[in-house]
Amino acid sequence: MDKRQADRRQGAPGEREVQTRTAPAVERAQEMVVENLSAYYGNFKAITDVSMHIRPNKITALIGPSGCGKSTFIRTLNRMHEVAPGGRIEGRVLLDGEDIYARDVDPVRVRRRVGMVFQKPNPFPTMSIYDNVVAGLKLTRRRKKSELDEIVERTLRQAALWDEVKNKLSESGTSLSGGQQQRLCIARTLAVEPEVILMDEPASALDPISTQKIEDAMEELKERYTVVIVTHNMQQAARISDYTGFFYIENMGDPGRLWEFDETDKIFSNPGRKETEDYVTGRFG
Ligand SMILES: Nc1ncnc2c1ncn2[C@@H]1O[C@H](COP(=O)(O)OP(=O)(O)OP(=O)(O)O)[C@@H](O)[C@H]1O
Repeated sequence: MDKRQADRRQGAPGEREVQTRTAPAVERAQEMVVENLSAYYGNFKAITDVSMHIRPNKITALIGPSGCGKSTFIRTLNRMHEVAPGGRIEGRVLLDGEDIYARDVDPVRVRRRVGMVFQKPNPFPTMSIYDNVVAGLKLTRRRKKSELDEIVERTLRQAALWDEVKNKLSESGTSLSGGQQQRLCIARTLAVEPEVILMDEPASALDPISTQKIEDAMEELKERYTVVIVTHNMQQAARISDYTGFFYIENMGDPGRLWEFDETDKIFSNPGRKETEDYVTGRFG
């Protein structure tokens, strides 16, 4: 751990204590295992035969040229893919050993366990910052105000937004900057206590300072969650992720494949396949 990470982990004086006090008692991160997954839109096969082991408490980055199926793949991990017209899969996706596509599994429950943050921040426009964070919780059971207050503070801290909004929690979520809105959406995702967090290009619409804050938040998140991120930003993948999957289409018209999957250091310093090397060194894509 370098000094920057150590400082960040330790937090400001007093802050560490609050984080620990308000943290949920259980460790929630779970592994996901993907076996021979193919995904379709109607008759069109977008990805084929993807197998991947997504480790708990790690950040897994998905990279590759446009159209090779990264977004399609990440959406299969919480059954969002089937919401698209004609969206269906073959293969298996296991969350903590349980097939999320088994017939008796409720997709709504899967999406609570595997939360998703989208490319474009999408806070609920008529709601305050506070209500945005707890929006998903209200659907489950009634909670005391003190309990909600604690969840709001904890998740906003984990999303690296608390200090910027703690004095204006009743203001509209849309009054925030784009980068703050994205961190608000991360807090909203965390509030329902998922086990895995999926992020589809969460920083692509943001300026470098906001991007840095999202990356800082992600470092914190992997302490508690399993994180999967799609990114076009090679430096970002190299900086923040532990494992990297490179998706690629060999011939036009073919479905996308997981071309190479390995520890991020290996993918960026000594990849096993030429196409991976060409991509990470910026020779194409
Ligand atoms: N809703 C949809 N209906 C039909 N085809 C789709 C749909 N969404 C994506 N596709 C197709 O599936 C393939 C994979 O698209 P996908 O968005 O997963 O790729 P990607 O790697 O995430 O691309 P990008 O980096 O540009 O976001 C593409 O050929 C795309 O046109």
